[in-house]
Amino acid sequence: MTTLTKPRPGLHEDPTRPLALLLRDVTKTYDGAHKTLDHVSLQVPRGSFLAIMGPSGSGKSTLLHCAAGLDSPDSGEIRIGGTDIAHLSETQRTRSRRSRIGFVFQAYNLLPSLTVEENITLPLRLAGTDADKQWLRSLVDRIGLGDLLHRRPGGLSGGQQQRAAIARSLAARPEVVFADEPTGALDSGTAAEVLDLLRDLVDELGQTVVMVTHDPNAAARAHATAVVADGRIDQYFDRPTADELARRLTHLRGARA
Ligand SMILES: Nc1ncnc2c1ncn2[C@@H]1O[C@H](COP(=O)(O)OP(=O)(O)OP(=O)(O)O)[C@@H](O)[C@H]1O
Repeated sequence: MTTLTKPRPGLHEDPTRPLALLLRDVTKTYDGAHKTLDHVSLQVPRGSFLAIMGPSGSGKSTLLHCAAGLDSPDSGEIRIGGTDIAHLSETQRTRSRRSRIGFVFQAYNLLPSLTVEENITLPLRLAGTDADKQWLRSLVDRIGLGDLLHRRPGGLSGGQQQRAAIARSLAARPEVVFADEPTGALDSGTAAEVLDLLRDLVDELGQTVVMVTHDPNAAARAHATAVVADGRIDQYFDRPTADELARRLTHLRGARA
């Protein structure tokens, strides 16, 4: 079991716990006045599962997009496995994203014309890297997709599609998987299965997962939760219960009303 260290002033790095993701003083402004991200610092050790929660409009998606190199911050440092991606050119960032980052979306984002197998290996083809067949085989077996490889996404349940999307996110053995509301379109039973799978991939494979969610029950499956409010880290919870998180969010929503 991994333990997350809380962000400390100065973000002192523990050399025995390599960081998969580090954000230091990240600021992002869209309209030139209001800071969507206001000096956000965060550290995510390799092999840990961090949830990000917060009221609507608090900056969660912007944080995820900057951390994943989909968007660039105005200032600050963002390191994925030691490489600062905040100051790369657009082309370099795209290349880095393809090899170092996996994505899981609420709407699965599988290509309907491709089979499950073709969807899973698409990131490798885009990155121009050879498939590690042994890794892919073990991944497909672990995620339980063996019987579905030649099917197309349209014929699969939501849970099956999300499992295929999770396999796709891991195909290139990324440093970090970013999941944006991965259970938002699923019923509660299927959502619990998908969250169990993500948690198992962290605990068994040492994968690092950062997940944005509105659901305190989903966040409680992570090792820790960063609550964002008004573009800042409001509070950091180590192994919170769903009730603790729900109470904090209710408080924040009340404070904004
Ligand atoms: N591309 C953009 N252009 C202009 N403003 C933006 C852009 N993206 C986000 N914002 C603004 O930044 C703020 C934070 O948005 P963001 O989507 O990050 O919040 P969120 O916490 O993910 O919200 P939600 O939970 O509703 O998805 C909002 O005020 C939003 O309008």
